[in-house]
Amino acid sequence: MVTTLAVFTRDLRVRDNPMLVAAAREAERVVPVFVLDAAMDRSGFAAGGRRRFLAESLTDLDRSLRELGGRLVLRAGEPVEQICRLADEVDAARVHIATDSSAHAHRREAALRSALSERRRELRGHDEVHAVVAPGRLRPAGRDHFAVFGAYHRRWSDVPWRRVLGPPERIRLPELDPGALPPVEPRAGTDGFPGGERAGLMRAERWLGQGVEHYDDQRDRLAADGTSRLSPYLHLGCLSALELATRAGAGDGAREFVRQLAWRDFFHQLLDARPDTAHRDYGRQVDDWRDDPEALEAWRTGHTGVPVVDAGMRQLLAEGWLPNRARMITASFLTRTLGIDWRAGAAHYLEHLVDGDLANNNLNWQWVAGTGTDRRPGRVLNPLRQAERYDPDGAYVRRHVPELADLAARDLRQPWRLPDPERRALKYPAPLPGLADTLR
Ligand SMILES: Cc1cc2nc3c(=O)[nH]c(=O)nc-3n(C[C@H](O)[C@H](O)[C@H](O)COP(=O)(O)OP(=O)(O)OC[C@H]3O[C@@H](n4cnc5c(N)ncnc54)[C@H](O)[C@@H]3O)c2cc1C
Repeated sequence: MVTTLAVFTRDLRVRDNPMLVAAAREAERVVPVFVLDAAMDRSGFAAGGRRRFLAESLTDLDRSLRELGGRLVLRAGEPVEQICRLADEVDAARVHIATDSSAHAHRREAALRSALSERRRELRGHDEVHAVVAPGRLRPAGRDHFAVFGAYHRRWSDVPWRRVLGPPERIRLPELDPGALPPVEPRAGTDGFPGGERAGLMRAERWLGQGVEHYDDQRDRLAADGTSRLSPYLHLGCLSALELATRAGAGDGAREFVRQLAWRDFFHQLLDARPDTAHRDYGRQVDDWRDDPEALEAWRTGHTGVPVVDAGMRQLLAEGWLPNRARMITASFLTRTLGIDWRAGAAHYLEHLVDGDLANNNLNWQWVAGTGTDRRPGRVLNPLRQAERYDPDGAYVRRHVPELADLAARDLRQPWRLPDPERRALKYPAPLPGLADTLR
C-alpha cells in the first residue's frame, strides 16, 4: 500500500491546500504531520500570543483531519531528522511540503530533499499554497523578482489564478504513534484572535459579508476597526489568501482589499529571491543610525510623550496587533524621527505581533525606513498631521492612553502645550528631548 507524508508548516488548513490534496490523491495512506521545531522556540519566533495561536490552530487542524478520517501527527525536535525518521517508519515513498520564502524555509527544504534522496525517497515542494500568485511566477525581464509594487501589481492582476480547492475527501492513516498536541495556554482578555481555520473562516465570512465593502474609506481610520484582522490567519495559513481574493467581490472596497493581498505576495516574492533582506538593507544603505537605548525603550513601552505613537505601541503590547496606519506611524517615528535602526523596531514587533511575519514585517519596516522598495525613500510621516487626519476626534488615543482620555482632541495631540499645572496633573511623560520643537 502506498503511503505519503503531508508535512504542514504554515499552511494549517484543510480547505484549498494543494499540498494536502496532492498527498491524499496519490496514496492510499497519508500521514499529516507537524513538527514543533526546536529552532523556532530558541529563536523566540514562537513567543507569547503566537505560541498560543499556533497551539489552537494545530488543535483545530487535528479536529478537521479527524472529520476526514485521519488526525494530525505531532513530532518535536529538528524537522529534517523527525520527518526522515517518520518517513522510514511508515515507508513513505514521497513527502509533500509547501515551499516558503524565508532563508530558514529554503535551508529546511534543501536539507530535507537531500536527506530524503539518500533514503531513496522524494520531496515534492508545492509553490501555490501561501500566496495568491506564487513567488517567482512573475518576473520582470532580466531579473528574478519585482522591486516596484506598481509594476508587480499590474502583472499580478493580469495572470490567471489557480482554481480554489476543497478539502480532500478522505484521509486514511497507517498505524503509528500520533504524538501529542501542544497545550493551549489561556488567552489573555485583550487577545482577540482565537487560532485555527474555523475561527478564521468565521471571521472571513463576516468580513466578506459586511466589512469589505467599506474597506477603502475605513481602512486608515485608526479608531474605526475598519480592516479585516485576518493577518494572523493568513500568516499561519489557517486561511487561503487565494480563496479570500477569489471571493472578495468587485466593489471599490474589495478591490482595495485584494490589492493588500498583492502587497503580501509582493513582499513574499522579494524575500524569496533575496532572503538576506530580512536583516540587510534592500535599497538605500544607511549606516548612521543613532544608538539611544532610552528613546528605544520609551518607544517600546509607549512612553515617548507623543500620544498617537504611544497609543499604537501600547495597543501592540496589550493586543499583539495594531492597524496598518498605526504600524506606519510608529515605525516612521522610530526610524525617521528618532533615527533608530529599523531592525530594532522590527525585532520588537516580531516579539509581540500575533501576525508577526518575516516578509510582511521586515520588508514593511524597510519600506517605512526608506531602505526598502519605497519609490519615495525620503517620505517622513509627521505624527501630529497623521493624528489630525486619521484620528481627528482622538478616539484611538483615548482608548489606548487613558491618562489623556479627558482632554479635548486638540490638546490630546500636543499635551506638552498645556499650561504647566494641567500638564503635570496628567501623569503623562513630556516628549523625548528635542521633540516638541521638531513636531509641528
Ligand atoms: C512596520 C510594519 C510592520 C508590519 N508587520 C506585519 C507583520 O508582521 N505581519 C503582517 O501580516 N503584516 C504586517 N504589516 C502589514 C499590515 O500592517 C498588516 O498586514 C495589517 O495591518 C494586518 O491587519 P488586517 O489583517 O486587518 O489587514 P487588512 O487591511 O484587512 O489587509 C488584508 C491582508 O492583506 C495583507 N496586507 C495588508 N497590508 C499589507 C502590507 N502593507 N504589506 C503586506 N501585506 C499586507 C495582510 O495579510 C492582511 O491581513 C506591517 C506593516 C508595517 C507598516
